[in-house]
Amino acid sequence: MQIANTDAPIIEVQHLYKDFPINSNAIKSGKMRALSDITFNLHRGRALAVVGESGSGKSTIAKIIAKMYKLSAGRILYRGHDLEEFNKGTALLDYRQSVQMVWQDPFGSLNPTHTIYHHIARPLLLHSKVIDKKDLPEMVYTLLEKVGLTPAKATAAKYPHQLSGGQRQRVNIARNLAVEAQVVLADEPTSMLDVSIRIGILNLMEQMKNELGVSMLYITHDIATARYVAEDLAVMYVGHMVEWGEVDEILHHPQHPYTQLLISAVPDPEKSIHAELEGGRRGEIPLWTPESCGCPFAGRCHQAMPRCKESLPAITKLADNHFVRCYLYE
Ligand SMILES: Nc1ncnc2c1ncn2[C@@H]1O[C@H](COP(=O)(O)OP(=O)(O)OP(=O)(O)O)[C@@H](O)[C@H]1O
Repeated sequence: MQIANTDAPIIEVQHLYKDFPINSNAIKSGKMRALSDITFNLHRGRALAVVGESGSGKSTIAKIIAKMYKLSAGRILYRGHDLEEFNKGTALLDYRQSVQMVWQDPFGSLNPTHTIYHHIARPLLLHSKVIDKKDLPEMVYTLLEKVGLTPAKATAAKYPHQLSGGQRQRVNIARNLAVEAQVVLADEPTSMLDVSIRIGILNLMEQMKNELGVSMLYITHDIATARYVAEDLAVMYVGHMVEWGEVDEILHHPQHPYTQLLISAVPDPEKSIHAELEGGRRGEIPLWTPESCGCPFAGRCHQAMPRCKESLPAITKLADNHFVRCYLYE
């Protein structure tokens, strides 16, 4: 993805593919293709929102960047170096420190047997952020204050179950701050939180990005929240980027029929889209395989033409920072 930014990208994702094995006699290769030709850059102090329905491949992108999954084809660069260079020893430790994830379930990533103090102190020690150990308590309390967990000393003494969901997500963000993360991969960070506290977490992420220059991948199925956090937006459908570019441009002038459907379904994109599916007005979400061809949205698209089912449309540049893959614009 081309982003109007002069800084060199921190992360470059180039023509990324990911296949998963499946047990099916009906499918020649026995593989499903979770990601097809994904390309984008992440820049310092800038966020890219990746939006799409469940199963569109959003989390798989984050997990590959976080080195939890191996890619099937393509390349990812971190500060100009191939991810393969960060496979062991201090290189891997440094990469894991710099590239952090924030998960959907804020409880899942906290250890119920340890205090909040432990959760913040541990990464500080592990990544040698503490020169003199007597400074450790103050460093922990400062981080807790930074993420709005006050009074810090009392919060530090608590266990994860004694905090609310929003507070637990703040602890996770404090851990990212502790290790001075350069890249944060936030996978639906607010979807398990009450609506009333979501905005606080989004604001905190915005602050990390603006004040510390963190580069962010913000994964969500809710296109409406993209503009709270992100400058750039990629709309995914069945493992493909169908439209991408500057967030406001896409939200105001959505061009791909799938993006238009997502925006029309706000405030509850998943529910409304599935209601349309159940109403039988649109085809099923396809299982994509390496043998599949055409536009993945063709079966659900009101404007589909015969060629949409035959080959994938090329990328069309609509504006400086607005791209689409759709025959309507070729
Ligand atoms: N470890 C795995 N093994 C096999 N298939 C997988 C694995 N992880 C993901 N998939 C498949 O890859 C596709 C993309 O999944 P992914 O979790 O990336 O989608 P998503 O857009 O993040 O969905 P959600 O919003 O539900 O998290 C899905 O069809 C999923 O079933």
